[in-house]
Amino acid sequence: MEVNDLESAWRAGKQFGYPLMVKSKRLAYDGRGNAVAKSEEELSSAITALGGFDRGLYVEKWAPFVKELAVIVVRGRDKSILCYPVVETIHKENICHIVKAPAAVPWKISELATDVAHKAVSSLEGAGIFAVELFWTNNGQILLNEVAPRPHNSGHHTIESCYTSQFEQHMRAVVGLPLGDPSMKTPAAIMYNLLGEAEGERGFYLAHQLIGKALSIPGATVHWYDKPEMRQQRKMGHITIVGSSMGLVESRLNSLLKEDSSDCQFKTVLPRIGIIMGSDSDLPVMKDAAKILTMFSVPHEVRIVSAHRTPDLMFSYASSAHERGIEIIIAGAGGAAHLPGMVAARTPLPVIGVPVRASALDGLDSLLSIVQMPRGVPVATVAINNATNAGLLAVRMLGFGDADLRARMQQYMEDMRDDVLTKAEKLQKDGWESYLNH
Ligand SMILES: Nc1cncn1[C@@H]1O[C@H](COP(=O)(O)O)[C@@H](O)[C@H]1O
Repeated sequence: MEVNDLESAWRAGKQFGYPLMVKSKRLAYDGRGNAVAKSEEELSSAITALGGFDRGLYVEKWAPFVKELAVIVVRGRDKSILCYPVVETIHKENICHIVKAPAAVPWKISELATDVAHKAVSSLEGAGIFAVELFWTNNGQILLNEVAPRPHNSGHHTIESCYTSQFEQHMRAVVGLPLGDPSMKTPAAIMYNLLGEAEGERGFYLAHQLIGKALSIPGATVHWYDKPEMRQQRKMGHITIVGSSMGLVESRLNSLLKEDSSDCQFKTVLPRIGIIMGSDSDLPVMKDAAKILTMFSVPHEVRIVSAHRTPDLMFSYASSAHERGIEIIIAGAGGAAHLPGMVAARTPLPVIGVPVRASALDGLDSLLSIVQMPRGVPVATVAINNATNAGLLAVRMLGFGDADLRARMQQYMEDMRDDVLTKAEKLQKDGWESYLNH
């Protein structure tokens, strides 16, 4: 609501309730030109701090957001519209600090955010890039916050993470070329704004220290804007880190920002496969999955998680595995082997179940407990005690997006064939009795 004097501002406060967001009509960007007022008293001081009513002010109801989201939208001269993946923007003191792509939000929220952004840009005129900023509120709504008709900070990650960057896309749109593919070519990206930490030389020194560290981070690209003057909180550049999962790029950013980070921390290798088992008594079987993954150089972790003895741990492991960058879970258990199924019920990741032969019933109990899953919750079950196959199946699954792993799997199969052929030749040459006796 537009406000012209204190009276109308107070009226707005009564109508919307506090806190309120007070915004200046002009020169409001990067934390400038807006202020939060938590009470009537704060409203007067916020108005004064923004330079009074002469600059043109309006107040907005505070949006109780869970996350701030943004969608880069492009519209061509022919009015065709494409949307980039929804990102999460994290602000510090009203300045964009970090952008995570894609945003970790439920699929329905991401669909809704894209729809709102699409509709917002459809209602406007012009060709080129539009950045649509949104709030995801605690009651599951998506509120439109702002539309910036230009390439935007929330889209800088697209330079490294999307098939067509927002800048190339803008040029394509305004000159009337076909629009490019806005989808991500890397599973995850994080963009960190290099804000001035101090005035003048000291600020340049601090920024360059961080840049120096960033250069040794795998997947990181530094952008320095070469602005002549360094000021506190001024956007001086940004660093984008791309990688195979949000967990990985976040951990790389964290090690970059740590004061005492040394080079080796940057090379953090996150496990891609989680091998879990109901008891340490399963380890002699489950170690075979780990052996295969080590042979294929696939980073993995090995944990004891019991569905019955440590149900809370099982729940938290299964709920968070995908956020930590785990891509596949191999779960082994014996007896009433509920671990693979219960984990599959809680994670969106593929789960491979290994029935472990426990002391009674020869493993048939484990096999049936794992394989007879209800419709809707799949577990890929391998043969009793065959953790080797669980490891190999996991490698094949990863090979879908990894040509190197696929080639190594092909080599493994050829080696296996040669091994059998060598044995067959020996059997044929020596005869079965001699073969058995040596
Ligand atoms: N089903 C189950 C739940 N928690 C452990 N188990 C399984 O029980 C078997 C026997 O475990 P323990 O040797 O610790 O008694 C192991 O195969 C283990 O996976």
